[in-house]
Amino acid sequence: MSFLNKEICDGDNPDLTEERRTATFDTDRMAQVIYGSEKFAARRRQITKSISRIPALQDTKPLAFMTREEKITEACRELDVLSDHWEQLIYVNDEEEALHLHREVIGMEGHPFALHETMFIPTLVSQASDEQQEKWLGRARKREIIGCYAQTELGHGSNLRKLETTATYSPSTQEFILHTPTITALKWWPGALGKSSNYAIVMADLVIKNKSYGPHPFIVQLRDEKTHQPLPGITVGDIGPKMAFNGADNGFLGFDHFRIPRGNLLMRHNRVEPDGSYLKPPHAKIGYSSMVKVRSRMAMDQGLFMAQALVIAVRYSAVRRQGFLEDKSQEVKVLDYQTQQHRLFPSIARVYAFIFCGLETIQLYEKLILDVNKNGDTSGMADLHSLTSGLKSVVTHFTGQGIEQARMACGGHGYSMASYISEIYGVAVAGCTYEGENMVMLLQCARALVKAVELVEEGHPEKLSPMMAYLTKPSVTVDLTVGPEAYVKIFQLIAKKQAFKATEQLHKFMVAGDSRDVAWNKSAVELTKASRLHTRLYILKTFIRRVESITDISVKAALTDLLNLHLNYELLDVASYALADGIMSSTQMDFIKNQLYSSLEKIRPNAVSLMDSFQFSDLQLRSVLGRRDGHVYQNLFEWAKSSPLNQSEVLPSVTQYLKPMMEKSKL
Ligand SMILES: CCCCC/C=C\C/C=C\C/C=C\C/C=C\C/C=C\C=C\C(=O)SCCNC(=O)CCNC(=O)[C@H](O)C(C)(C)COP(=O)(O)OP(=O)(O)OC[C@H]1O[C@@H](n2cnc3c(N)ncnc32)[C@H](O)[C@@H]1OP(=O)(O)O
Ligand SMILES: Cc1cc2nc3c(=O)[nH]c(=O)nc-3n(C[C@H](O)[C@H](O)[C@H](O)COP(=O)(O)OP(=O)(O)OC[C@H]3O[C@@H](n4cnc5c(N)ncnc54)[C@H](O)[C@@H]3O)c2cc1C
Repeated sequence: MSFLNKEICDGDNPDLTEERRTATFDTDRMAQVIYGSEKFAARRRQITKSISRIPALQDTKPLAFMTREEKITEACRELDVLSDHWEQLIYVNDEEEALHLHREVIGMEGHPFALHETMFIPTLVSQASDEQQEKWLGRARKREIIGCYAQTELGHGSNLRKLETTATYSPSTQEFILHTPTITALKWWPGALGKSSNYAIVMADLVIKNKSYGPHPFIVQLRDEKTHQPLPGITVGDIGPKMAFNGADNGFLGFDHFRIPRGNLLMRHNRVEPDGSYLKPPHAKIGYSSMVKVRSRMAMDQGLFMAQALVIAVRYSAVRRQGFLEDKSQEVKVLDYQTQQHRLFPSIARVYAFIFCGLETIQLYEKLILDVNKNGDTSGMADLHSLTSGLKSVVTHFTGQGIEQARMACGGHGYSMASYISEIYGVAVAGCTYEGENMVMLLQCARALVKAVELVEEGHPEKLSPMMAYLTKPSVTVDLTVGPEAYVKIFQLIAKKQAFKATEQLHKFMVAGDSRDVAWNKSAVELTKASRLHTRLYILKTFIRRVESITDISVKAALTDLLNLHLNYELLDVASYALADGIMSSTQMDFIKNQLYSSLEKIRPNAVSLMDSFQFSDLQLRSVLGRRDGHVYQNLFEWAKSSPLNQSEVLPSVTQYLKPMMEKSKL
């Protein structure tokens, strides 16, 4: 059966058209699985079509040739055009549609509303009282004001309990006095803080009558709403260029005894009364919920970053010809090499795995916020925190690796900014740091794991959450030919062994006299290994669950091939644990390898369509190599010609220096 869409393929590179003809499934149907519903997948296509009809939103100068100022200005111009068409393009207040619109039109290099949408509004939703929402949420949603999330400081990021910015309550004036006592207390890094935002959620240490209550969120006006000048008592600016994200004005911020009304402490869960008495929240870490929200989105967002790099690399690999196999009359598509497939296909599988996980964790967060806001039920917080802490660390790490492999798979052209892969890499790997440095977050996940192991050791397995239940599974011999469940069993044994070993090591140091903190640090590497295995097991199980639930037979078959590749690749990747503990034999290892190689062959005919199914427009991809039409060489030449260096034949550097130098040499 052919699923070739004639309309789209006419005029495309015939090599790509051939790939699309061999697909065994319908890419629209696959898109429904990727984006979670038929409705959203269709809306995405509709939005893309509407964008393509607005001339002011089409390509201008390539981003690679722009300065930072030009990138920021261009993003703002696009935002302005979008705001004129907002209601005709998307359903107002639909977060997913808004994200898609921004991703496609503005891209990934940052823009003034990125933190407004992803952290400022969500913090108001989860932390502001009804009365406070009445005052600010509507204005924020209408974009009358622009907000960001200012938490990290020059000297403090990971350790929130040591934030230095203070918010000292003054009962006589019923105000909080925000202050930056030292240079290390300057807020540093918040996206869109430097030049764009006029409001911020500021995390500061709440101090009442000389007692510190730890970090709390405050809404703070930073700039005059008419002039956009910083208010007196506020120092604010841009922190300078970064590895990527240079369309964003990450900023610094200092307060000089800056006063805000009592009502600016976000008070949905805690309160400071006029006399200064403090009502504590139902859960000590409820003020951290915006970070949990972003972490819960990261499996999806990172999956989409890696997907963009792989669309580019896979399409290019189907067009690029180098060397020969049997037929010596025509060079072979590089995608036919087993090494190229081994470089790219496991990452395709991870993209799907991460996205399926992301769909689940986004829903888990939504449910948690409903439970907390409607019923004051915070019982799901600990589990979601440990899950998303592990997940953000694992997905960002593998996404970075996958994107870098995609770049190398494009040979020299991958290194050119025409591929756009270097930019995707720079943006994606920021995720290893933001929302919690990966090691720090793996150690948060490990806290939950150690607690669970201790429960088992203390004879209380019934108290384990479902995610930890595998820690009670007995060792068994597993026949891998049975299917995915057998792989899960082996993975469970590996993850369980490592969790127990790491906990045992921790306890051993404590028994020898170390404090828990010191023993923890001496066991930290082993603990992070346990967290990674635990998280990868979760990802694997989500992938299996999702594939099992699919009803479209051809889509399910294609994803089953991908799932098999994932199972074999993951198990092979952690085989050293299994071999060391005698969980797997070398014969089983050979079986896994053979399964892996045969999965590569099965996936080969569907590779391009598996990536086409993400339905990224050329506008969103911003890649000369990855365009849907596959006319790589013509487009590369056009792109190079548009380089500012090629706008004149003789550059000033030549007339000013090289020519005189050469002339001098002739004398
Ligand atoms: C933005 C997403 C992407 C969208 C992209 C879409 C399109 C792309 C287009 C454009 C994008 C453009 C721009 C976006 C770009 C950039 C990134 C955006 C935003 C980035 C924002 C930030 O980075 S904000 C700052 C984030 N900072 C951190 O994450 C700091 C990390 N540190 C911490 O979270 C904490 O300090 C800690 C968790 C490590 C420790 O906290 P502490 O209070 O010290 O607690 P303890 O360690 O003592 O633990 C005590 C117990 O509390 C439990 N716990 C901790 N946290 C939580 C929690 N949140 N919920 C529940 N429970 C928690 C902990 O487990 C302990 O429990 P036990 O005692 O039982 O063990
Ligand atoms: C692109 C980007 C956007 C950002 N946007 C925002 C934003 O909008 N708002 C905002 O508030 N912040 C933002 N940040 C800041 C970001 O959240 C912090 O950089 C991040 O939380 C890490 O903190 P840090 O920089 O203090 O790292 P550090 O904690 O100093 O980490 C340095 C090293 O120390 C290690 N380390 C630290 N603590 C421990 C520990 N307990 N155990 C073991 N090892 C440890 C880390 O693993 C790491 O290797 C952004 C950062 C980036 C890069």
